[in-house]
Amino acid sequence: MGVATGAVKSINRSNSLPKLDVSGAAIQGGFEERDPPILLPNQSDDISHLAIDIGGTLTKLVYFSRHADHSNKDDKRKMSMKEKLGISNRNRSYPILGGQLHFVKFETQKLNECLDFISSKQLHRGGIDLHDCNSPDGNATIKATGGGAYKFADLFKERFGVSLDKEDEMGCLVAGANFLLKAIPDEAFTHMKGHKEFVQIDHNDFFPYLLVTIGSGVSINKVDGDGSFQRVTGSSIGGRTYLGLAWLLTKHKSFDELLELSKRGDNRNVDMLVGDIYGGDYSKIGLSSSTIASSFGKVTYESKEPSAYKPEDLSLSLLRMISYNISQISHSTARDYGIKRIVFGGFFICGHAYTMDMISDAIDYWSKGQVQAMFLRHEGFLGALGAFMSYEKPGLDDLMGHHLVERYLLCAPYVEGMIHGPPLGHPNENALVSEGGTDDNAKGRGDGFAHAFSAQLGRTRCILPLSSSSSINPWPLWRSWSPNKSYLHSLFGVSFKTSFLWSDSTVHPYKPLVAVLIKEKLDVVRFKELAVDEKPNGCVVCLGEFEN
Ligand SMILES: Nc1ncnc2c1ncn2[C@@H]1O[C@H](COP(=O)(O)OP(=O)(O)O)[C@@H](O)[C@H]1O
Ligand SMILES: CC(C)(COP(=O)(O)O)[C@@H](O)C(=O)NCCC(=O)O
Repeated sequence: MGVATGAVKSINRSNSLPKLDVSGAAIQGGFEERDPPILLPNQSDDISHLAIDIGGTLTKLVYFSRHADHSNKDDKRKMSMKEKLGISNRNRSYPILGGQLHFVKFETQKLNECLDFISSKQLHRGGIDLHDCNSPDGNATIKATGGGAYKFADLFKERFGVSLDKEDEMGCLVAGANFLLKAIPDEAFTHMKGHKEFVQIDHNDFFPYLLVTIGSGVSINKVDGDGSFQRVTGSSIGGRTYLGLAWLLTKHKSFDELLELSKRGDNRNVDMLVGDIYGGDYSKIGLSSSTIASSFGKVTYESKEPSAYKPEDLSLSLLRMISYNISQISHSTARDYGIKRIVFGGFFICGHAYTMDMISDAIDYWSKGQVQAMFLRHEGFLGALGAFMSYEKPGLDDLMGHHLVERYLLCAPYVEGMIHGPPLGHPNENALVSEGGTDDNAKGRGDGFAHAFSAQLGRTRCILPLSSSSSINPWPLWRSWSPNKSYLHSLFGVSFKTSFLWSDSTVHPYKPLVAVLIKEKLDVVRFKELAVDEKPNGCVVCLGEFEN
């Protein structure tokens, strides 16, 4: 294909995958709100994703919807910039920026309610505020995980004519947790003795961690990185154990009711304490008199009828027994692997302060303060979120850097995968590229990219500070950018051998394409050779290739 002339005013992206943009993502609503939506302020593509995690107890949905609030000053600025650029999104004359991730749960036993909800919002068709996003070949799919993705696949086919595209449950749990930890501020927190504190995640020092998911049962994964994890153990004593035994003991079935009951309970009426056995502390081995020596141990010790035990006390005793058991397994596993952080997920936690305090206390006690228990505000949606992220095959780091690339791609009108016309002259690229990023690194990468391109577009000298020792790795950012040869030609005015292109990753799997491009075309100045007053602020691109 040749480089066509003439401005093309809109982008028909029917052949390109809509992308998720998590830059600037933030939780909406107060700190105590349950299952709050996550705002994606910079989402410009129409994504129609619905993902579902059908677990042993609960079915969790994550879906995206547009929001129409453009009162925000920033949004207005971005919109007018895109309008100026003549960029459109699908059939719209300009992209509506922003949207929300929504989180909803249903009882798996009442799956029909979930199906009705999907139907009422047309989520299987892309949502009521979106176009019909079913694939033209009729093979519409919804990403799904959890055991029910297998068990109930036919139900979805019958009701909606869609197939469930099954994603591995453990992979989804880990992907969901990594997404929340890396991309969502005020998501992770500690909870000790009634005190909740949000944790600032250090992206360079977070792995490995242990992910303990307390759903119907318990799964324990050792997480070493994105997509790098191992399910190390599990336990059949989990959330559904609490529901089952609590029902047998108290005749209450509802989880919320059971938690309410436990708030009024006193487990000392049911549990046998160290003090009941020793008459006081057993200090030699560090056990205080109030430590539970044996859960439910008092029941047959006293000559009372079962009916004499109050549901409140039984519910609390059970909650403590299960929480401590899981904490202990988690601690032992963390110790075995030398891990210092345990992230607890699953709906058994359910934002319940007392449960979190028990778990934190137990981890602190067993680890002698060496291991930290952490919780997540979307703790029950890890699997569904992971399935949602799996629409984006390149992975989380790409998503976090993606918007930087995407906005550049927007500069070149793109029709059916072909490039029409030269790159736009100066579409305020610094403002576009540098404005976002969910971390400092992303901003730095964006700045670097902006400098490289402005240098190219303006035919001026390119300033690329180089540091092979920098921890910033541009690879994920560039990897998600896979232009074809024509596009490269239109941008750089030079021809490239196929071997330089992304698809041929065997040639040089870790060499950033942009490094090749820049080396081919531009003057590169070493950062250390610049005079102090010449050094750009915050512009950091680590292209180790140039050091050689
Ligand atoms: N509304 C609820 N109904 C039933 N169980 C709940 C509810 N809220 C929290 N739970 C607890 O959460 C557990 C299910 O957690 P979840 O992470 O959804 O697991 P699963 O994927 O196995 O369904 C239940 O077994 C129960 O202990
Ligand atoms: C089988 C499961 C992965 C299903 O996940 P869930 O629906 O409980 O979230 C989980 O219940 C589990 O890991 N159970 C413990 C099995 C074991 O390792 O003993």
